[in-house]
Amino acid sequence: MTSADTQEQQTTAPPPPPPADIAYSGQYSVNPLAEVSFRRMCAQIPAVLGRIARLSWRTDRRAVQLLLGCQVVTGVSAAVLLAATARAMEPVLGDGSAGERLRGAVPALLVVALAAALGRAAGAVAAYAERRITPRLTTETDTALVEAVCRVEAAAYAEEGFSDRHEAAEMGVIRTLVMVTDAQRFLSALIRMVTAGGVLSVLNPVMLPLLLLAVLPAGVGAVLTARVDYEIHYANVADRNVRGMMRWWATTPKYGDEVRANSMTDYLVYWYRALSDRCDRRTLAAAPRTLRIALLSSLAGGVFLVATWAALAWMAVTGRIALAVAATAVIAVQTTLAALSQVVINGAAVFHTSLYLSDMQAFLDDAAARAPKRGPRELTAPVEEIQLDEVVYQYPGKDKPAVDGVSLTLERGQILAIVGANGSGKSTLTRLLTGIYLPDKGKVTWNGTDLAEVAPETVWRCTGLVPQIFAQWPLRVRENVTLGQPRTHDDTPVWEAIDAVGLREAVEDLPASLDTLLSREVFGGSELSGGQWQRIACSRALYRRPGLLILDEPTSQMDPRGEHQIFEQIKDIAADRITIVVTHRLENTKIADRIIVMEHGRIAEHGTYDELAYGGGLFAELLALSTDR
Ligand SMILES: Nc1ncnc2c1ncn2[C@@H]1O[C@H](COP(=O)(O)OP(=O)(O)OP(=O)(O)O)[C@@H](O)[C@H]1O
Repeated sequence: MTSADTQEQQTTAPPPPPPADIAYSGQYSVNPLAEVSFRRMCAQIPAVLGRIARLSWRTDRRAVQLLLGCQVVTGVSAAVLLAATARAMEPVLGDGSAGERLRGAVPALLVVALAAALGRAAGAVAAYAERRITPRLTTETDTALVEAVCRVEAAAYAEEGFSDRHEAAEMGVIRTLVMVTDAQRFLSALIRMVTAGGVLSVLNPVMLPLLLLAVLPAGVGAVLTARVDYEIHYANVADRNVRGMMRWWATTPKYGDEVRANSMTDYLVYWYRALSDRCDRRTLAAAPRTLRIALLSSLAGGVFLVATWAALAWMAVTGRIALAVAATAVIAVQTTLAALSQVVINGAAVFHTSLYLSDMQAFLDDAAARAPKRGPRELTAPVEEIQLDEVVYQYPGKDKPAVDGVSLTLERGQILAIVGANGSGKSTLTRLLTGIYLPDKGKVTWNGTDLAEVAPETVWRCTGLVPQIFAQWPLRVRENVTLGQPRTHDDTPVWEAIDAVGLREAVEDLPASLDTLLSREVFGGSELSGGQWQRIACSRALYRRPGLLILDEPTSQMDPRGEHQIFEQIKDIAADRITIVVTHRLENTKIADRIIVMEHGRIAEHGTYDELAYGGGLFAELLALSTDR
């Protein structure tokens, strides 16, 4: 094929298929707003204000007191301002020379100026108080969300819609940035509206209902628009969730090589854009609805507003109200109208926020309900014996158990190797052994105690795990080793753990040795190679000196010298603990006292290396394949 052919093929090739439609089904796929009436939506606002007040109160009581004080001052000054304006109008529009009329109005005008200044000052102080509350409130809610996710039973991650609801809850955190401002503006507008409306009612009782009618359609429109916005947000949750994850994988420098050398960029960008377009399409499809809402509400509001001004003009012209009263009424109408509009806009914003806060709260409640509740017993070291008795575990949504009736006894000092094909249940078995998952059937006991009755932290204090895929924490070398078990300020045990995995030279070569930040992305940070990172993960597990040490493919990225050193180390420290090695490199199972071979979630074979290697079974077959090159 010539290069021209290739080029032609490239230009005529059909575009790649768009990303699959991502949606989840089941109880969480229904928009909670779909069944809520308009009245119930409005009725939520006081409850939301109450919730915002409680959250703020917990964050900074003094700032909340200051904020409420400012609201009272705002209201009082608005009322005084209008009343004094009315009083100033009488001499201004009365008889006498211009000088006399002005002199007569001066005391009332001074009160007007003072009230206006006080109102402005209260507004400024309220903004200051709000700025004191918001950052800490956002941090509180954000941290609460992170903590809730870290503390749930790990099994919850595999459940339907968990991650999407987590994504929806993140929006609640984002909304806390504007929530106090919205609530504060809503309250202050409400107070201004009540006081100005009160003054207006005193001047003439017909004006207020007319004004209310003028603004009400805008309120209905704003709430309906918020509802449409939320519907779109809800429909886009799953797409946004995946897009967010893809964005991270595509742009993080850690996977930059893979993206480039596999020419993934075009498709990733296409894919990212396709997902964004799909979100946009949903948003655009709703635009005519929001336009209709805006036009109808403006039309209805406009009709009533014209009626209000016409009524005022008619009453003044026909002498039904005095000219001075009419002049004050104009100001009162303007003030009430402005306040009412603010009430509507900020009320809708509070309502809008409430939708996302409800998602966040629902997720936090759900996460709290999924926090481990396993019983109050505590485990005490050392771990002498771990037993699995006919253990079964099935992931949600799967039709077959990942671990299916496994019985096993492990004793202190033993090394167990677990081998088997991909997906045969090895990692799931280690999750059951460590109590990360509780079995659906059967039981796992440590020193004779059922893990279902034990507080999990006391179990995890005795475990050390090097998982297949481990995190590369953007922390200093020292914390990367001690993470999970910061002991003392003495670096000796840290260096011992680093020596144990043969990493001393590499750490000493780093710009700040143990103090070097391990993150290439951060200014001043350094990066390790894949194998060096894996040594760090091993050193972390060794540093913990755990009663149960689990190594899941611990040396897959290491050079032979590193691998040899790690396995020598495992043998050296094996007497004090139970050690489990999960591996596909069957040669490494020679260090084990016992090997189990997993197949379809069951133990297909078990024995020593020699028994299995020459036993003519599955292990022998896999071993032969691993040397057949
Ligand atoms: N978080 C999960 N949610 C749903 N199913 C899962 C999850 N983790 C594993 N599984 C399924 O459980 C089965 C066993 O997986 P497991 O990870 O235990 O296998 P493994 O033997 O460790 O495989 P490998 O050698 O590839 O690491 C597989 O069918 C897998 O698809």
